[in-house]
Formats: sequence, structure tokens, C-alpha cells
Amino acid sequence: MPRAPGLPWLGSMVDIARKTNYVGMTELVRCYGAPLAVHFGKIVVVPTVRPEHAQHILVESRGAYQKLNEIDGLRLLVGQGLFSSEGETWTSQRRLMQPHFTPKAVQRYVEDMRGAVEQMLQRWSGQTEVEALFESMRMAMDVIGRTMFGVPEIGDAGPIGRAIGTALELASRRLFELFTPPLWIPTPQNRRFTAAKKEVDAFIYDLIGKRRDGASGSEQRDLLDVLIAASDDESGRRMSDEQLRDEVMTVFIAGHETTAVSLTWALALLARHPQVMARLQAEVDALDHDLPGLEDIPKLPYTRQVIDETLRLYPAVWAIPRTAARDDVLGGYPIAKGSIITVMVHELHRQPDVWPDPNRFDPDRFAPGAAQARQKTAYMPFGAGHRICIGIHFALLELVVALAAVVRRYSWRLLTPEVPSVGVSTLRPARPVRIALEPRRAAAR
Ligand code: HEM
Repeated sequence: MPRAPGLPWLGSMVDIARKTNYVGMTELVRCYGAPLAVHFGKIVVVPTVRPEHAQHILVESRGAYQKLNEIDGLRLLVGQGLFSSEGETWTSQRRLMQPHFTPKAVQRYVEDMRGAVEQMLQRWSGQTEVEALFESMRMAMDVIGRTMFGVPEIGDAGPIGRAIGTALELASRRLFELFTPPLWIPTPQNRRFTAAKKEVDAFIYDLIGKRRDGASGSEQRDLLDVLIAASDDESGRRMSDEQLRDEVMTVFIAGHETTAVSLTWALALLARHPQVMARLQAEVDALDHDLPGLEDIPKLPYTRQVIDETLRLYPAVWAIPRTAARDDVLGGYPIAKGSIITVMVHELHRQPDVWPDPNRFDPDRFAPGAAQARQKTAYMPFGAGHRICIGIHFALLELVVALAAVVRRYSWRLLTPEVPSVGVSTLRPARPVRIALEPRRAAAR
């Protein structure tokens, strides 16, 4: 397999550390092609950009490739939740949670989503400009706060919103730093993380305790109630408090930033493509409501196409890494056990043989029937195989409701001329996305 250039023993470590993982890996792949062996001391990372390799790793070779042990930073926060666990723990938790994330099951959260979107639009009223990522983050956090805990505006809920933000930021930092001191060393960063995590844990355990006390026979109001009541069809097992805590944190973390950055990219792309914005507005203007409800979703196919194309160009999860649990062969090259294979989703979505003129924003790539001509893993913003995102239908519902509501009420232009992307925990805009709002109509309903 071609090998990326680097220093003796250190390999590409210094280069990547200087440029960030995202920029460094993307540059290497663009320069030398993929798969490519990138050495970090003893660790070999193999980035790949081909749909057939993603199919092999994520779909066909169950068991041969596993979640990384290196996601320790995140594990400190989400414990053995669905995102980070493996084996029997994962299988039984996924079985327990899956029925509550089907297209039908997530419909129960549409009113919470509408409430959070309405709250955002109320904040915008009278404003001439807003920062799109900040607003989207607040809205998406609000959606999770409402659907998960029944707490409106958790982003503003004082200490707990701030503690979650701090814990998440520090956990993500640990994920991307080459050398992280273990948590028992009282560095200022470790102390802040431990304090924030303690606060978040106390909040969640307190909620679980209160809900358990009052749960018997009461209606299920939010996702926490649903998860407390969820039982495995086969064994009748229910989740322990620790499992509930881990899953609550997992859904909170996996479910808000991903959706928020996706909405932000959609707003940025639409500002640069007025014809697409006009077509979208024509579709949304035909609805009877300012805030779309469930009955409106089937009437918004172009809105969904815009979201699909946004997720192609800017997949929030820009890379999906796995560790090879045994020796294997990928695209004719040997893969040694312990190597880290990374599906570079952002690059995979821009392969010119699959996506002609790949950098062009064209929602018609997702017109009805178009996907049939493509290999499934040519488009995988939600991953693929058994570890595919459990929140797909939740995220898509939220994005359609939010985008349609914004488009109905406003036109906007970008005040930031260039919006480069940067892959940290998600693929974010590298600088603030300031947009100038032009109201289109007063709120009807
Ligand atoms: C646009 C929004 C979203 C994107 C792009 C996204 C993307 C992804 C991707 C690519 C994975 C697979 C990661 C891997 O294979 O290593 C994943 C997993 C996951 N996502 Fe999402 N996600 C989104 C929204 C959500 C939401 C709203 C929730 C919850 C409400 C959620 C919960 C999860 C969980 C729990 C997992 C782990 C699933 C498992 O391993 O069984 N995600 N997501």
C-alpha cells in the first residue's frame, strides 16, 4: 500500500499535529490517493475514500472492524452508551432503543421540535443579522432538552446547560490531542472537566430518580420516560440507572451538534444559491402553516433534497474510524490487525466518478429515483451497516421542520463571504456564519 511521507519513527505525527487531523488527513488523501498508510509512531492509520471499501468495512465485515479504543475522551462522558460500546453490551442496548427511533416513533417529538424552532424564530424577530451556528446549536440543544428531559431551553437553563457545554468541549479536545494527561492528574483542564461532569451526572441521576419514583402508570412524556420504561422483548430486561445515564448523555451529545452544523451548512449553501432558495420558498409557501407539522412533511420533497445534498457536501460526521480486530485485505492491500481504517466520508461524498462535478451544490442529485443508480455506500452521512445512526429519522424530521420554517419566514444573505470547513468532533464552519435576515412575511401560525 502507498505510504504517506514522514519522519523516521514519528511518521506523519508532527505534520498532522501541526495542521489538525482533518486538514492533514484530507491533504494527504488528495495528494497521494487512498487507501494510504499513514504512520503515527507504531500506529498505522489507513484513510479510504471509496464506497466499496466502506461497504467492506462497515457493512460486510461485522466483527472484523470495531469502534476505536482511542475514543476515550468521549467515553469519559458517554460511558458504555450506544455510540461507544461494542459486543453484547451494544447489541442489547441497540435492541432496547431501536423501536423508539423508527420513522413512526420519532413523530411523537414533532411538537417539541416545532416549539424549539418557534423559540428560535421569536429570538430572531426584530434582528437584522444572526450567527447561524450559534442559533442552530441553541435550537438543536433545545430540541434534545425538550424531547429528552422535557426541559425547554436547556441551553439557557443556567448551570446545567453550561456544564454540558464545558464537559463536551473538554471531552472533544481530549479526542484530538496527541498527548492527554490521565484524568487523575489535576491539570486545570482535568479539574474543569471533572467538575462539569459531576454536575451533569448529578442532574441526570436526579432526573432519573424522580422519574422512577413517579413513573408507575404515568404517561410517557419524553425520551427519558420512554427509555426508563423500555424493556427487551426477549429477556424483559430494563436499563439500570448507569445505562440510562450513559444513553441520555450519548443521545444528548450525538443528537444536537450534528443536526446543528447540518442546518448551518444548509443556511450557508442556500445563501449562495438563490435559485435553490427560490424553489424551496415556492414549495414551502404552498403550505397552510408557518411551522410545518407532521401532515406537511410529505409535501416537502424538495426541502428534503436540499438537506440530503447539504449532508453530501458537509457530512457532520466527516470520518468514521474503525480498528481492525484481525488481519484483513482491503482493495487488494493487506491490513494488519490493530490498524485504524478511517472512512473519510467528506472525501467519499466528492468522488468524481460517482458524483459528477462533485463540489457543485445540486439538490436534484436526490430527485426521486436518482439514488437507485448509486451504490448505497456512495452516500453515507449517517454511516452504514449495523452501527448506522439510530437518530436518522429524528434528525431528518427536525431538519425538515426547521429549514422549512426558516425559509418560509426569511430570505437571507451571507455576511461572511467565505465559509471554510474544519473537522473537529463534527465538520463545522471554521469561522462564524453571519447572515443578514430579510423578513418575508409576518408569522401566521
Ligand atoms: C444530521 C444529524 C446526524 C448525523 C449526520 C449523524 C451521523 C451519525 C453517524 C455517521 C453515525 C455512525 C458513526 C459510526 O459508525 O462510527 C452515528 C451514530 C449515532 N448517532 Fe447520529 N447523526 C445525526 C443525528 C443524530 C441524532 C439526532 C441522534 C439522536 C437523537 C443520533 C444518535 C446517534 C447514536 C446513538 C449513534 C450510535 C449508534 C450505534 O452505534 O448503534 N444521531 N450518527
